Amino acid sequence: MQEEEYMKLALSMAIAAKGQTSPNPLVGVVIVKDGFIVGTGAHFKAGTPHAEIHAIQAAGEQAFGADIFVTLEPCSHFGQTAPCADAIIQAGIKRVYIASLDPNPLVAGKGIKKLRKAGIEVETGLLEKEAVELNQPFFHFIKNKQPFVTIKAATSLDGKIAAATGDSKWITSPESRRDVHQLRHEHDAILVGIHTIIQDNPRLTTRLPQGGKNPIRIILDTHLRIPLEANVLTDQAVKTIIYTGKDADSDKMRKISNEFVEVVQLVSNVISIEDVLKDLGDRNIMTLLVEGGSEIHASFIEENAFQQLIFYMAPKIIGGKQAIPCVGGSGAQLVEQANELEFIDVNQVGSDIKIAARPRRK
Ligand SMILES: Nc1c(/N=C/[C@H](O)[C@H](O)[C@H](O)COP(=O)(O)O)[nH]c(=O)[nH]c1=O
Repeated sequence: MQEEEYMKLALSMAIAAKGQTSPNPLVGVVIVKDGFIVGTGAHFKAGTPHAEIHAIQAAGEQAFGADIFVTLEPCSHFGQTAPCADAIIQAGIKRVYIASLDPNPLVAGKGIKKLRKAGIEVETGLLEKEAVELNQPFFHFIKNKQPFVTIKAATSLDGKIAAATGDSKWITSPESRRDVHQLRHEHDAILVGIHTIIQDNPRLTTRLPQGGKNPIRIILDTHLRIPLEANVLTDQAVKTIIYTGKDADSDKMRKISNEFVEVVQLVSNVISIEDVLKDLGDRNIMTLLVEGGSEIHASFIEENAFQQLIFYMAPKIIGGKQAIPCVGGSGAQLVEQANELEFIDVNQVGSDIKIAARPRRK
């Protein structure tokens, strides 16, 4: 195997833990001695050992004089675990390949300096683009202290998310809906508007055959119209946070609040997406899946408050002037004012196509 193959293996292990490590990054490690892989590791959960520690433990004596391939610069500060740079030095590693540097300005380059000072050879930039892409959410969160937002929509070919009657079950295929549950597992929180709660009474939980993590449920409900019997209030499957406006009924707030349900009353009567994202960032929520509906999509898009957009498009035409469009609101008055994106990925899921896009980079 060449150096790139070893780093690809490390990247594949990093991505396997997607959704588990928040608010830490995804990291994968491979240790190679005389052409043999003698240790591998990934970071699996915040507060547990880093990827380097797992790999060094697996390598044991073989780590001495070996090469290590790390997808992110080894940490050099005492966090919840001892610094990985020190562990690499103590293990007697000879050479370190690093794919991407730590984005935290306080830390960037410190690990590399420590390693070089100890006489260890350090090469950076191997598959850097892939490694940076993989940790986009983490880098965004470190920089902005707000969650990396992915808007998800399931639409017909003519861009509807429901018929004029409000009916929407189901537009996309079972395979797409399962893919959405994988997305939910990979996100710290999922957000819908009160209209979706009233219309669909969703559970918003992750229901994959193999299990998975339930994202925290975020409901935007300016006038606290949420029905008392709503699933997100009664199933106690995972925490639900409701953001409501300053005029919301305080008796109802008290009535629905409990260990599973928290109501956050904002100072304004129009819920500001910015305020919600700041509060979610303060709660260390690193990734947010916005699952609609149409007006919520419009709010996030109009405020450019999203980093990625995933549309599942079914080969169906719903039609109808009154049918619900994927993005509501008042929309662009001129095409030239449309929100410019760039496609990241397009692939088939079941009978649908899954389109990933992001705001066009300047
Ligand atoms: N109508 C469709 C969707 N509809 C998505 C709506 O948000 C719907 O209320 C929730 O997905 C329901 O959540 P839960 O299953 O109760 O956890 N989403 C999809 O991916 N395809 C569709 O066809």
